[in-house]
Amino acid sequence: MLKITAARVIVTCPGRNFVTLKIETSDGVYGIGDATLNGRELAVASYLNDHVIPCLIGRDAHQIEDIWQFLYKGAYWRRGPVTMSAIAAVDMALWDIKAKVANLPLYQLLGGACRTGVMVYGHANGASIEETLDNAAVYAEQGYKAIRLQSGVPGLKTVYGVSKDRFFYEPADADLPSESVWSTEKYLRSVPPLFEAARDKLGWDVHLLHDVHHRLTPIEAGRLGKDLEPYRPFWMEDATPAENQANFRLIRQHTTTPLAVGEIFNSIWDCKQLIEEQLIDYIRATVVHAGGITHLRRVAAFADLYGVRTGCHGATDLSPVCMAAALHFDLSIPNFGIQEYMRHTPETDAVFPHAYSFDDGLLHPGEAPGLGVDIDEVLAAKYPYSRAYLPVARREDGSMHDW
Ligand SMILES: O=C(O)[C@@H](O)[C@@H](O)[C@H](O)[C@H](O)CO
Ligand SMILES: [Mg+2]
Repeated sequence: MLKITAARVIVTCPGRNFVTLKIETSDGVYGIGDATLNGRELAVASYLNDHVIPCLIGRDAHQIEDIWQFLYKGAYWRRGPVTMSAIAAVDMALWDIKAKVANLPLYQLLGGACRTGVMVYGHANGASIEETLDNAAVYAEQGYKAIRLQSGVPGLKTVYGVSKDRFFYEPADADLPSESVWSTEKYLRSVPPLFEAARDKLGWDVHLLHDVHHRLTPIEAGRLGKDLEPYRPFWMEDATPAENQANFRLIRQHTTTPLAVGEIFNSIWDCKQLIEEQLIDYIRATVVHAGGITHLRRVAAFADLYGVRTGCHGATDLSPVCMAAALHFDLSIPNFGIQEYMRHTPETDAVFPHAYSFDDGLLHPGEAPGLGVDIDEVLAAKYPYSRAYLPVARREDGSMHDW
């Protein structure tokens, strides 16, 4: 038995907030897990500190599945982003420990590598089509095989996903939610010309992606998908809110543009119908928000039965710990599709030294035992938590919009 002797939550803000769980064991091996829930970080820290850690002490760190089931079923209150992010952090830390004890990089315990590397997509954005495509060209030069395109919308002051910085992009932008104005009509007019210009400038050998950020109704999404078909996008992401999974039937009826959804999902139940009815092509659930490696493997195995591939969320609010876990997962599953990769700032990378590396459009988790990522606690302590919220969107008449 490898006894869990201690566990603690580390909150740090090297440019943005991250919550990390560290679990220690009787023979000195420790593991870490990401528990960051953007804009709601301290809720997960409290769930871990007040309700999960007391139940972990004394348990066998090797019993990953049993501990997962205990935390999921034992709480009585199931699912939800706070609970599932907390369980995910425990799960990641325990896999880290198991792989360190085995002296193997985690992907070896998950069945070994199915591919040489993990294809990632980067974010190109800009205020205008021209600026967006100039930035996209830089990604293409760096070897990226896939690029997400988001551009400013004529007539709208700001658009979510279009950053002020060229390469670093921060979703949580203020200590109280900032508000932006949204117009579906203006947006829908702006995307097809972006993709038309992109194919002219970048050619057809690079995958192009787009994130709608849940802002359309199903029929509007069907129309956008259809308008984009001539430019062969790799996917249209989060086309409409997905609480009602049947919404995607309507989109499917109208377009062959591949559909991706799921960055806010936290369990297999959020995507069961979407997958079973083959209403989507890519599932974007992540290690940190969907119950860890143990649960995400279950989602992926289920998706594989229906020809649905993975496309894990990988924005900057998912820490390098989650990114490392995602890469071991991506490398080892048969139905991997693509991995989102927004680079972290040098401050973040210094707090989380890691073995993963980028080469010619592919990321690789590296060969270090475990997840291959650590936390420098001394450095982390220099960056205290700083409250930050995601923005909200209102329509031109002032009413709240989905985002
Ligand atoms: O696809 C994406 O990366 C976005 O949707 C994210 O920026 C997302 O909004 C943030 O990660 C939310 O925390
Ligand atoms: Mg997204």
